[in-house]
Amino acid sequence: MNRSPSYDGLVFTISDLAREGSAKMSLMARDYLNGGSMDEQTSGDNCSAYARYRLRPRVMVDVTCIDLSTLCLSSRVSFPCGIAPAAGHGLAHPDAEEGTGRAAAGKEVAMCLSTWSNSSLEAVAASTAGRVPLAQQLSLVKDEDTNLQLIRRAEAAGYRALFVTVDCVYLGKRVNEQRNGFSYPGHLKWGNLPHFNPAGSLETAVGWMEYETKGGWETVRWLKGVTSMEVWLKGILTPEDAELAVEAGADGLIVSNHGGRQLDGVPATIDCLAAIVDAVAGRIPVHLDGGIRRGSDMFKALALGAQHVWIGRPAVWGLAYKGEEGVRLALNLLEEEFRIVMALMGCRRVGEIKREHLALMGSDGMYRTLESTGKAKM
Ligand SMILES: Cc1cc2nc3c(=O)[nH]c(=O)nc-3n(C[C@H](O)[C@H](O)[C@H](O)COP(=O)(O)O)c2cc1C
Ligand SMILES: CCCCC(=O)C(=O)O
Repeated sequence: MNRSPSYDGLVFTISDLAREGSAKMSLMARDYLNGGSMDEQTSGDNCSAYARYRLRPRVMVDVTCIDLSTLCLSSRVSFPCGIAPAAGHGLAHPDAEEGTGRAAAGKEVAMCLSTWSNSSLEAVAASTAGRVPLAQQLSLVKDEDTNLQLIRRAEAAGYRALFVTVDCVYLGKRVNEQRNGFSYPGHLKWGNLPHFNPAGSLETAVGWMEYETKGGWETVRWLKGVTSMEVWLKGILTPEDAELAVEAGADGLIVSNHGGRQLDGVPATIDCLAAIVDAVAGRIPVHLDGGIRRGSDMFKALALGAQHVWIGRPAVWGLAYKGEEGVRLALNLLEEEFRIVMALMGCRRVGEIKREHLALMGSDGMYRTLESTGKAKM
């Protein structure tokens, strides 16, 4: 049975939400939140790549009861899509990350908070009232005390995991930001870093982040030693790095290219996923973010072996559109579409989604099952 969300007459898809949410933002905020780096090849491909994978439905399955729920960070969530860390939700709406947190709690989905959020991690934890698993994204900065303080605060506030971002030692070249002379408006604070002043270019912030990879893979071992939270790495794109991450003791990986905002020219995340899942071989969970705009995109990522996906921009568009209600709308749309896809694919539980449910378009324009293209073994 379909359970329709309460549409508001204007927004029926995430693409509608992108249009309506973007229309509510200033040019500078819109270009920052929506944009990718350089020629935006990767940010575009993140979305369009899903169309290269097609669905192979199985029929005559009793789908009267469908359970979309799954585990994320050892907690049950209503469906396998959480809110990725994105800096500066305050650019989209005055409620900032607290509005997003309330929506995540209402929908019972996981949320990861950016180091560069405008609301503090404590305020976001309060906004979710302990109802959903929370992760704290960590951009390691040069000053070790700052890193440790953030880690201690996240532990005290009940965060389950650190998502350590490993693809942002330099800021990608974002041409829009350069053209617009992007800077954070003076009234916004960095809620997690009260000693730093956000006003100014992002490069100023990234100047503090040199530490990020200074310790190499030892950084993972160090983090494991200083915190009881799980340590995940966000921004893995190759099986080689996935193997090193497992060896270093990471508790989970997020296949991510930072929404195409860092190194332009890397593949879409969906195209990197299968090889990483195969390399990790079930030793730790693998999640994905990047370009998820439909329930079918979620299904394809799960079919290729991700256990859970995360959305960055769709949540921000929702927030810009109608605050907490808009984020809930984004989540409702994806949940509704995912449920329909599950039913029409003949899947009753998330665990029933398999690689055999997909076919991939070859260079000759023909679709083949993944085994026959060798893609599954990449
Ligand atoms: C405006 C914006 C700010 C972001 N800020 C961060 C950040 O502070 N830390 C981080 O690890 N990733 C950041 N990301 C990347 C997201 O966590 C995520 O990887 C990406 O948005 C996923 O792609 P999607 O927007 O297509 O869903 C940001 C993304 C956006 C759009
Ligand atoms: C210093 C802030 C970096 C935020 C970020 O990760 C992004 O804009 O993609």
